[in-house]
Amino acid sequence: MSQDSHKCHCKSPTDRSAGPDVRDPPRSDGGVALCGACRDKKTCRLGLISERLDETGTAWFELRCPKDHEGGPNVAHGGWTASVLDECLGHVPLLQGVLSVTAELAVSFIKPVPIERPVEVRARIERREGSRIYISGEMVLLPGRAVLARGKGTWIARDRTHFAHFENWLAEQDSMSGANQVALTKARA
Ligand SMILES: CCCCCCCCCCCC(=O)SCCNC(=O)CCNC(=O)[C@H](O)C(C)(C)COP(=O)(O)OP(=O)(O)OC[C@H]1O[C@@H](n2cnc3c(N)ncnc32)[C@H](O)[C@@H]1OP(=O)(O)O
Repeated sequence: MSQDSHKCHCKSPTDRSAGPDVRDPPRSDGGVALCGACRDKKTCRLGLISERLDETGTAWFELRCPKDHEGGPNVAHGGWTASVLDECLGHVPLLQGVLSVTAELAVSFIKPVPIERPVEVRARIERREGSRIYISGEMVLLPGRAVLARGKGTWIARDRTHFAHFENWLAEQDSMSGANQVALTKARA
């Protein structure tokens, strides 16, 4: 089967490495494209509820920080905020049918994010250069829209062989460490 004809709603790690189908990703009931670990649960563990792309190219996300991402009392762990911005900003190309991976991400934490309160992320592509996609976005508290955090970064457009190439690279690393281990054992003998 060619990679293009392969519909990837797969369960095994080997099948997953064939690459996600950006035209038909697994989605939550609210329509959020789900990453590897959320697929089987059919819900976004970060708390994304819905996503949409408007006619101007801006992507809008509704979410709440789940209780199990609490850091300080009643507020989100900073890692949650960074993860959400990574996820939402990376969904902007995805909503336009482009698979990309994060190369760089900068996060400004403006205010603590209260847990289990409605927040919104809005994000857009600022510009593209070659395979580089520059994306920015911000997270606001609803309903007043006070800014809680901002993110900006660089994503690299990839084709769906990205993950298969990585599996090959990892196997090379493993075989090199195996060879090093054998050499070390011989040297000690
Ligand atoms: C269905 C879906 C469901 C929905 C769910 C979808 C799930 C999949 C998506 C998950 C998204 C993530 O979690 S991402 C996870 C976190 N990120 C990663 O794992 C990425 C790890 N890093 C990498 O794989 C690599 O370093 C890359 C791909 C970023 C770059 O690889 P590379 O080997 O350097 O590629 P190369 O061809 O040399 O360079 C390509 C272009 O990238 C630029 N470039 C390379 N590194 C950087 C950098 N740090 N900052 C800026 N730009 C960079 C180069 O200048 C070049 O620009 P130019 O010459 O083209 O202009």
